Amino acid sequence: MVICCAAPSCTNRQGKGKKGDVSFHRFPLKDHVRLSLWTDALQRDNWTPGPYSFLCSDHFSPESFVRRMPDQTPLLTSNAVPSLFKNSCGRRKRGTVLRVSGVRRKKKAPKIRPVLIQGNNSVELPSGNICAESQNSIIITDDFKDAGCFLTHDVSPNSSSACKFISCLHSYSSSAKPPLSQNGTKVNLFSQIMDVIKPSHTPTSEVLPYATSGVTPSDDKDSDNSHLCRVEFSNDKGSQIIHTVTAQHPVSMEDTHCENKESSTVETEDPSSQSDMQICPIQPENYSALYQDIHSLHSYCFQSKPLSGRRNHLKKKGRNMKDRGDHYCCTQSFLELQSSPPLNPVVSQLAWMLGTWVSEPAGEGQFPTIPPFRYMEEATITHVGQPMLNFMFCASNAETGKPMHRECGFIRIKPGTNHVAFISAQNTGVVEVEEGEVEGEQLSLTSNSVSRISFAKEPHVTQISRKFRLTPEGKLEQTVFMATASQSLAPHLHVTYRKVTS
Ligand code: HEM
Repeated sequence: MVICCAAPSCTNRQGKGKKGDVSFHRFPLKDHVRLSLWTDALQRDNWTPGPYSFLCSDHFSPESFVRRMPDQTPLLTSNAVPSLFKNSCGRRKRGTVLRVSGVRRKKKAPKIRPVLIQGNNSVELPSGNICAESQNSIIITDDFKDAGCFLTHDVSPNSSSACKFISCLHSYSSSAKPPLSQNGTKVNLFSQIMDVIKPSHTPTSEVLPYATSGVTPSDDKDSDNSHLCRVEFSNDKGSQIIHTVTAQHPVSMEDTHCENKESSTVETEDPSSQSDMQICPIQPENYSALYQDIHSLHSYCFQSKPLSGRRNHLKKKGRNMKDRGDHYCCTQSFLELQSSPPLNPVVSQLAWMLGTWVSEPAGEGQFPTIPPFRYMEEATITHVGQPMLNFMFCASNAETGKPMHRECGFIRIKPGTNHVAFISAQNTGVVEVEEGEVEGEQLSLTSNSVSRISFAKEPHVTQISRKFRLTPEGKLEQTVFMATASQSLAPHLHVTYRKVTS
């Protein structure tokens, strides 16, 4: 089965384009509230999603994804709702083909011819403008009464990949290199467009734009249209693709510059006042973290193989090995993906720990000998039906996203007791065993063995004590104390995680 994106405007499918550009996500069929939000956002008539319906990552804002390590598959947050869609005027029907001499050929995208108009005046644009990939130019007119529609994310009919969108988001990060400012042509073009779009507004660097999509003029007929502009792409067949942009609030050139066209089409009106808009606000809180977040999204572009694809691949791999009479090696991922075996009753007392958990808020670190720090962490605790849990904790710098401490291992329980062993290997070169007891939804552990590689960094940790607890709000909490060769037992970590898997 080829996995296709169910969005009407989207032609993304598995295997198309650069591997990993796009990831595909199943509809939340079991979560009726969220499912209806998804289908509402999709606006697909007479269509109901099924177990094999997918939406691609192009339709989700960066905030919809769980912050993960570059080598991990993209994961939507438990409340993610798609918000990025081309509007109807940019829609291409999926699978449109032409039959030429009995041979099925893909319809060639019409060549886009540049045009730019403002009211009665036209603004001359250089070729190869905002979106370097297409030869588009733009028509901007202040006549909003003509048919048209709003579009912000994807002005270019050719531009649909997650990568381009993610790159474009860098324009919102103060630490990103301003691509337009390095290219006179683009700046000039952008200035022209912005001059047209916001004739009565002074640029300010404090206001970040809201990116929106999917609003038609009729949705907005009561609003002040004085600064609404229309962006048109004419193709060589004479037909036009029309996008309308608005700029009712100040928009900073600095803030909106962009490699792609999205920057030129900026909706800055208070999003809450426009119910029909699908809005993805970008907060100016922490630019450098924002930059990292945006940048880390590119990791999703290398993880396109959807679960079912991997599952088939792994199944096939297992079958081949069996057929050849090889030792049948069941990798953890193979077993996890092949089926969901029931939790082994031996570890049922630890079931509350299972899931993928993401630190929220950021974890806090300290020790008498080091300055306090904040960190993000993803904790994945799984099982494959064996009498143990498998865990993987991946920490990263809360500001930069840079990977930091990692540990993985197993949590075992002495059958018939509440005696638990926690076996951990850490990227610092430490291997340790902690033991303790699970009582209700709390697990307290103390190390009985700590060892390390010969060249581990000093000071060496000599003792580790930690506690896991499920809070009344359903969050997982981890507290770690440690002692080193030079310091007695003292708090090192405290973190609370939100569960991101159901
Ligand atoms: C059980 C797991 C961990 C152990 C045993 C451990 C152990 C240690 C030790 C022995 C030190 C040196 C302290 C000193 O210089 O006196 C240290 C420092 C530090 N740890 Fe951890 N740590 C653990 C988990 C983490 C985690 C999850 C993070 C999160 C990012 C983290 C971040 C740091 C930082 C930032 C420092 C100070 C800078 C450095 O020495 O690298 N540690 N840790």
